[in-house]
Amino acid sequence: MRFLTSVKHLLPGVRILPPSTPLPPSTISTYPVLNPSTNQVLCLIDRQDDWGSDVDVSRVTRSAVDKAMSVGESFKRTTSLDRANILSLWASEIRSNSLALATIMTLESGKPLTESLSEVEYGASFLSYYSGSCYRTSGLNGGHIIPSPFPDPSGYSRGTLMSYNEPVGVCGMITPWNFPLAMLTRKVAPALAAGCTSVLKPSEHTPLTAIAVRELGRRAGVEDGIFEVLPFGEGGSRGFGDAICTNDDVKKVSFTGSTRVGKELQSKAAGGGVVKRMSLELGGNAPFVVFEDADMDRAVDAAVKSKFRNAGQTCVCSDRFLIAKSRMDEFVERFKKEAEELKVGDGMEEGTNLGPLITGQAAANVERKVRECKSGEIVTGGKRIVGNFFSPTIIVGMGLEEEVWREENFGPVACVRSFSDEDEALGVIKMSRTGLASYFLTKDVGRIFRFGRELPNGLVGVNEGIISTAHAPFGGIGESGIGREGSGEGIEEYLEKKYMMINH
Ligand SMILES: NC(=O)c1ccc[n+]([C@@H]2O[C@H](COP(=O)([O-])OP(=O)(O)OC[C@H]3O[C@@H](n4cnc5c(N)ncnc54)[C@H](O)[C@@H]3O)[C@@H](O)[C@H]2O)c1
Ligand SMILES: O=CCCC(=O)O
Repeated sequence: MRFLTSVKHLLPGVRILPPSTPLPPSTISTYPVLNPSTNQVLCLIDRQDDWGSDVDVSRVTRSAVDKAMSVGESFKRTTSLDRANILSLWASEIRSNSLALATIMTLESGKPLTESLSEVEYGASFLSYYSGSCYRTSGLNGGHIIPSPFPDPSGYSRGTLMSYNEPVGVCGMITPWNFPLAMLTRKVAPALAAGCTSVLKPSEHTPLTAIAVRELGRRAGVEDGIFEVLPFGEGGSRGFGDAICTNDDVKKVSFTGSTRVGKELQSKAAGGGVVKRMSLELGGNAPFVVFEDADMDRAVDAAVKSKFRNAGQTCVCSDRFLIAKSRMDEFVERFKKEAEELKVGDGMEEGTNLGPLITGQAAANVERKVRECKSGEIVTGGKRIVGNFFSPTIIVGMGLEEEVWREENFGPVACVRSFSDEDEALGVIKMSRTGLASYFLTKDVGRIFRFGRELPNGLVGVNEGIISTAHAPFGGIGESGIGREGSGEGIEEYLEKKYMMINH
């Protein structure tokens, strides 16, 4: 197991080279990142073997937590201005290296370069947003004076009641490969704004993006111990989870990934050291409902965006399409036409809409679910094209018992059924235990409020297929997790409230 463990010379306007390049094992080699159109070297990466299977995960993690702990003592005393400056400089570093970072992401994960570029901006937006939070009362040292209910013979209420915020302490974080930059900044930006130090393990599939972001953070003043990235391989994931969940110095665990692993961490943390705060951003299986009065241009556009973004490998991707009976044929015909126009291919090539799925196993899993779906009709796609590339697929009229309908498919597969009325649609949606994103299209204002409020989801898009932003709370209900990221809610996850009663 080998890793590319450091990104050097990340130059402004620069970018990275295909991971398929053969490199001699057991060496530290320099790995150039090239601009594909000019062949200009954009940055250099060192490839080392020391994050391999023989790494003592528990020792390395312990030592990173120790460092975060000791640095945390002084870091929590920094001013709001200091932390705001770091975050805002870090955002600028990321924005000025957008092409380099986007290229790393595309080469690591396969997503089209245009999507990687959007993710760079999305990721930077969390740093910018939380640099502003440093100054708000919700930030570290912010708080409230509470009107006192205690009577006093003087006629004034007795005492001053105050609540103020303190950082929770050292945080252990784990992020996935599908948004290797934005999922990282969505955690570390509020943590840093709150005065917490953090130790993060990125996905084994996308360590370079995390390392590059860390490197840019250094330039912005994120000193050693404030935020560390430990790029363990697959064999190190469980060990890292154990190490953070059972270490008394880690006061908060923040995880983004599958529901299975999220629950595993929750139970480990419960049985391990001190009681820990937990944020779990887990899987979805988003419903997408088109009512009879929907604007069909909008519906098709939103369906394509919310289904095929990142080749369907997004926790908020629509999976379960419910279409009003009277609009079913029209929707399927137009959605199919759009899906067939999407170009599947190399993410570095211009015009590519969908890259490969992350691994052969992921592609085989999607292929199996489609093959095992015995009811319904595949109206387009349904095949693994080559390697990990899967064709945009639409299946119509499958039974509710099919796995491809019931479970998040994390691939470019849209499952479409019709429905008769709101109650039926809601009943079908509520059959799932997940509750992350949901979408519906209608022009009826009453229905927007009625149906929107009834949906068992943390995120609701009305007449829109892409709704994520640093400014709004992101998170799920039920099997989709606990806690919120982004917005003013996001920083609360990293703050303890202290109440002080001062008797005059
Ligand atoms: N709600 C959200 O914000 C959000 C965002 C992105 C992805 N996701 C979900 O993540 C899933 C896909 O991502 P994935 O395949 O990388 O998920 P995953 O759970 O397999 O992996 C996520 C992270 O956990 C690590 N990991 C794996 N096994 C572990 C273990 N036993 N202990 C500790 N860490 C472990 C991985 O190395 C990776 O860093 C989907 O279900 C998707 O919906 C959710
Ligand atoms: O995959 C989940 C995150 C996607 C998003 O933030 O929009």
